[in-house]
Amino acid sequence: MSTPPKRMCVSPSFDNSFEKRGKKISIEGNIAAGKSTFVRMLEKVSNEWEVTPEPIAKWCNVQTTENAFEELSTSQKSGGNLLQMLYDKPSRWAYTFQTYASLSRVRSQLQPVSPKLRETEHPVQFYERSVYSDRYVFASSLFESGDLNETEWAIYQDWHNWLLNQYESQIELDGIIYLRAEPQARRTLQTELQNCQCMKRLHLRGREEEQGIELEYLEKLHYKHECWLYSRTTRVDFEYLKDLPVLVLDVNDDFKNDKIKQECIIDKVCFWYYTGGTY
Ligand SMILES: Nc1ncnc2c1ncn2[C@@H]1O[C@H](COP(=O)(O)OP(=O)(O)OP(=O)(O)O)[C@@H](O)[C@H]1O
Ligand SMILES: Nc1nc(=O)c2ncn([C@H]3C[C@H](O)[C@@H](CO)O3)c2[nH]1
Repeated sequence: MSTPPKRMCVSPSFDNSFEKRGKKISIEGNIAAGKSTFVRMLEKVSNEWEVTPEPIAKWCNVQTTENAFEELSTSQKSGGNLLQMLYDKPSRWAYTFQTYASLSRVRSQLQPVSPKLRETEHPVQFYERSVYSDRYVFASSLFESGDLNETEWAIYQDWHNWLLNQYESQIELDGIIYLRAEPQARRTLQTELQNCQCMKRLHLRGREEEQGIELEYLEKLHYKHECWLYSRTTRVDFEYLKDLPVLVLDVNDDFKNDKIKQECIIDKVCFWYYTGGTY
């Protein structure tokens, strides 16, 4: 396993509170790009690194009970499966889904870090996606496809601005890792299919709610990610996001069962992180 270099980008501080020492990094990428697979690798690198998964179980089983933080198993029950409702009828459910997705992401980002992480010297909390992909990738794409109308988009943005401004200091990120993958398997000059990309991985994983997703949707989401995190041409409403360090990792190659490729990716993350996100 890669050994992180000794040089630290964490600035020395007399205030040793977690809030001063802790870093927050979001992992972004298209559907089935490999975020969950990647974060499982990250967790093994250091006991100072922990991952908060995407709250998808909550979207698949919306509860009205009192304990909002209780971890739920993924349920296929109709009625409470908002992800299924979104994919079945986006024009009806896009607004509801986007507000609930943002709310659940803010909630999970406000959860206190684990006692184990709190004790470490240079703790890093990684998040699977963020309130920003919610808006600049998904909601924006649903607006452009007409599934959010002008009024819904305006209300969503107003609400999103307000919500994030309330919790800005607690949820602000220190960096983003963008897992960049082609939506569809490309062909090489020899017309052989290259390794798995999003569409193929999506079917490989076989999440029931996603089986109707079309390539066009993945292409739109890919374009949104590219504008936001690669060319950085998306107009963002939060000043600090404009200069936020972004590490772009090409994850088209199959690294799932390849230890050398995994180490190479982790080395890039360590180098980027320990040199202060300037890579
Ligand atoms: N680099 C890779 N090479 C080959 N297969 C991969 C790779 N990364 C992920 N996979 C496979 O692709 C499928 C989707 O991966 P994963 O669940 O990690 O995607 P995800 O980005 O977390 O998806 P989502 O956006 O839905 O949360 C899984 O079956 C996983 O095993
Ligand atoms: N519309 C929409 N908005 C979001 O903010 C969002 N975040 C994730 N997802 C979808 C993608 C995967 O199917 C599944 C798991 O990532 O959930 C989203 N869909």
